[in-house]
Amino acid sequence: MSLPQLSVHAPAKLNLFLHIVGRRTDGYHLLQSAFQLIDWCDDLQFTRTTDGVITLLNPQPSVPAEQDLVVRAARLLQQHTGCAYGAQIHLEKRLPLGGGVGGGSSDAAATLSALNQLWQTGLSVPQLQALGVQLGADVPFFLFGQNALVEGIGEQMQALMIPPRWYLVWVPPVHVPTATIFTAPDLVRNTPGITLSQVQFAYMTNKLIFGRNDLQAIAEKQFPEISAALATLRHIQPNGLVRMSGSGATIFAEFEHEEVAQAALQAMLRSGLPQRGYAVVRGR
Ligand SMILES: C[C@@](CO)(OP(=O)(O)O)[C@H](O)COP(=O)(O)OP(=O)(O)OC[C@H]1O[C@@H](n2ccc(N)nc2=O)[C@H](O)[C@@H]1O
Ligand SMILES: Nc1ncnc2c1ncn2[C@@H]1O[C@H](COP(=O)(O)OP(=O)(O)O)[C@@H](O)[C@H]1O
Repeated sequence: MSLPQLSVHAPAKLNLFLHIVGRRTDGYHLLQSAFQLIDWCDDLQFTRTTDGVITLLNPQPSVPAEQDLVVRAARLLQQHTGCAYGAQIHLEKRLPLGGGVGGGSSDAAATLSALNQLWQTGLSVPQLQALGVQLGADVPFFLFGQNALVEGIGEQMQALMIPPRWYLVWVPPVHVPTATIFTAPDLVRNTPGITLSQVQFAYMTNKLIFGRNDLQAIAEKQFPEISAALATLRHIQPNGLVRMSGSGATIFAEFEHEEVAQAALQAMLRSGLPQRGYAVVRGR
């Protein structure tokens, strides 16, 4: 008899805007951000085993298996529930590592959700989210699984309707250390709070350009490669939203039509700017 298996997609996200509205006493920053899921995914396949061992069949060259968020998520669920099953996991990695599109957090969320089914551990989504936030601030959002206005440090979310768009996603060839951006002395930390209905109204009236990314000015100053890519993308797409996602380095532009987004990608490629990944994808 074949072993029970489950295959899942782990989508990326873009932060359409990201405001820092305060700071907690432990130094973590309070955010308000529109999280848009996009059709750019890692793929994971899980096979249930009876030996209790968690195996990542194809570790990534730059992440030792023991440190991979997929393995850490599986161990966390196993320890929390006392489950005796194990799993063999295959990860088809497409999303740029540490790129601000949440790939690692999405992999962790997909693992918690898939193994909760395969192992029949019966945790609710809020219970999985409480486990997931120990692995990364964006894990609760990926378990929520819908576009959302996310608040706090990532643990509070409300569904947000975002009109369908195509996105050109471009990853400049730099790795931005999230902590360095958040600790910059000149980071803006007092953007006024907004309400869900203000954001919802802007998006329903097609103003995707709403807000800004407060981390972007710091990232542009520290990494001229991000600044150069944004300038080129703004030149190619002068109308509509062009912005950095999360703490970078990924930047994106929004389009109503796929053909226009594809033409913009060709123009970016012709510009000769270096990159470590790109995609033209639909918002979910
Ligand atoms: C800001 C976001 C938006 O999606 O950026 P991206 O990671 O996607 O780029 C995320 O919430 C990031 O979450 P995550 O990537 O899990 O951050 P962590 O590793 O927990 O944080 C790295 C460091 O950044 C700082 N940090 C992070 C998140 C936050 N809300 N306030 C902070 O001050 C802290 O100094 C922390 O030690
Ligand atoms: N499965 C995984 N995918 C991506 N990154 C992982 C994974 N497991 C561990 N990591 C580590 O987590 C870091 C942040 O991951 P990622 O979610 O891709 O970044 P970001 O939050 O900036 O989008 C990576 O730089 C890597 O060292």
